[in-house]
Amino acid sequence: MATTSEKKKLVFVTGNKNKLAEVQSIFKDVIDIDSHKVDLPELQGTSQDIAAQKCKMAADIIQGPCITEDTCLCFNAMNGLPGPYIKWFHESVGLDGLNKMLVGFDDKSGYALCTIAYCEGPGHEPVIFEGITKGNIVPARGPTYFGWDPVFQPEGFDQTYAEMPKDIKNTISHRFRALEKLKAYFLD
Ligand SMILES: O=c1[nH]c(=O)c2ncn([C@@H]3O[C@H](COP(=O)(O)OP(=O)(O)OP(=O)(O)O)[C@@H](O)[C@H]3O)c2[nH]1
Ligand SMILES: [Mg+2]
Repeated sequence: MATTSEKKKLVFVTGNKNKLAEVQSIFKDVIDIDSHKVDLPELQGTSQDIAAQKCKMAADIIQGPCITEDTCLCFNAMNGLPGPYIKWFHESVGLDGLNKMLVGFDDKSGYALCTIAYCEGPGHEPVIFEGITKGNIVPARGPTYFGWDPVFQPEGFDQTYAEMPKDIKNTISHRFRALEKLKAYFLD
């Protein structure tokens, strides 16, 4: 394992302090994460298009290499929506509203998708790393400080993301799975 002095450094451009805390915690022994707080504009499109565009803009703003990430919550009954628009759906209808969106469907399954983009700097094409965790949309349980964590119950668990200890979420989450791929890209 790398010693502290050999640790690689990465700048994570995000406006979300909860994402930053999870990324720092998952990478704590391997990669030093510096943060740069910018609320980046997000285009419409596929999760990969959105992630790539976000990262290009971030690299232009900080004039250097960086990572960004975009998170989707996808309902299978709705062919993947709200997907990248989950932030606006959550802000508009709340956790209860997210459940009510599925009232007319028997299928409550879905998945959390994390798309991390790494850009070497201005003018470079970002590289994309995806992580998926499957689960079900359930009535809210647990603390409400991070997004839709209380309504997402990962497959194989009887707790929602919000109810489970952080160190469990951080070994099964969509974010953890995408970061594993990013780590392999940098360290292997
Ligand atoms: O319960 C959750 N568990 C998670 O693990 C998680 N990760 C992100 N989110 C929320 O989903 C939306 C994504 O939108 P998003 O990717 O554009 O993020 P953001 O705008 O907050 O930050 P950023 O784009 O500056 O990085 C935002 O509402 C985030 O709060 C999560 N909610
Ligand atoms: Mg955002």
